[in-house]
Amino acid sequence: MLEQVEFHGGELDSAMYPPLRDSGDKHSPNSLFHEDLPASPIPSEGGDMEPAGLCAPPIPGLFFVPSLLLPLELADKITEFCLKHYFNRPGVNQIMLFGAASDSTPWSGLPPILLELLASMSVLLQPSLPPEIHALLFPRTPAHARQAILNLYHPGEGIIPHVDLLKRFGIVGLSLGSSCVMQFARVDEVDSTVCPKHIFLPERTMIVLPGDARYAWIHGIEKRTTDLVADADTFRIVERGVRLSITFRWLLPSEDVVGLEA
Ligand SMILES: O=C(O)CCC(=O)C(=O)O
Ligand SMILES: [Fe+2]
Repeated sequence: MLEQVEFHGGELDSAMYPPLRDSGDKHSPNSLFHEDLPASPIPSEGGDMEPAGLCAPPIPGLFFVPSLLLPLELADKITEFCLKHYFNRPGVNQIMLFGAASDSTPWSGLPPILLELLASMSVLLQPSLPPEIHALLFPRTPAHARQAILNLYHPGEGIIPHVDLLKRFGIVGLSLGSSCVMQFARVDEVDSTVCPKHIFLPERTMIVLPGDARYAWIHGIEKRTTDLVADADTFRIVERGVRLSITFRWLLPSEDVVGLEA
């Protein structure tokens, strides 16, 4: 079973993504976002750039190891496959794939290349993750349906700050093709002057969001063509290229039917 939902974002320019990626129809049945999304404190394009650190900021439950990279050959193969099969028409910037665990063909629904990716991520992340988090993300016997969300960003594009839908859990994301800076802010501080946290995600790195980082913080990516990165005592401006992100998450029971919002 392969179920695929595409979102068409209109013209390929910086004002794209009306359905989800920018103006964000938060009440769409297929919205990525938690319905009660708080207002964003994160400045849009043109605002001052805060430098992002190379290490994960202190956010409870966020796991990010900048030196842990998906092998280049696999990264290139996945990027090429996704661009060819899913992003082959103008205006498509987001794809959702669903895989259901079944007795006969475990993980059926996701293309083999994404299963290979999951297997590789499991091995790579194992030494860095607490065993219970690793077991949650990569169980031997999956009990839930898995969703993969593929987002394609051209330089100057981003995703509005959001909390992922609450009926998803076990979130792990991968950056391919380009780095970007992801911003986090506490849900209960979004209306204050508290600065959001910035984290630089180089290409081929993975980010894991269990616990507070996923439920009590919003995350987003500013619409920028460059990012400012703090590297020891110096700052670097890093140009963004075309970035493909792949985010896996589990669906709670009853959530594995597209178009139904419980
Ligand atoms: O592009 C990314 O890394 C983030 C994507 C995201 O936040 C999402 O799919 O919910
Ligand atoms: Fe998200």
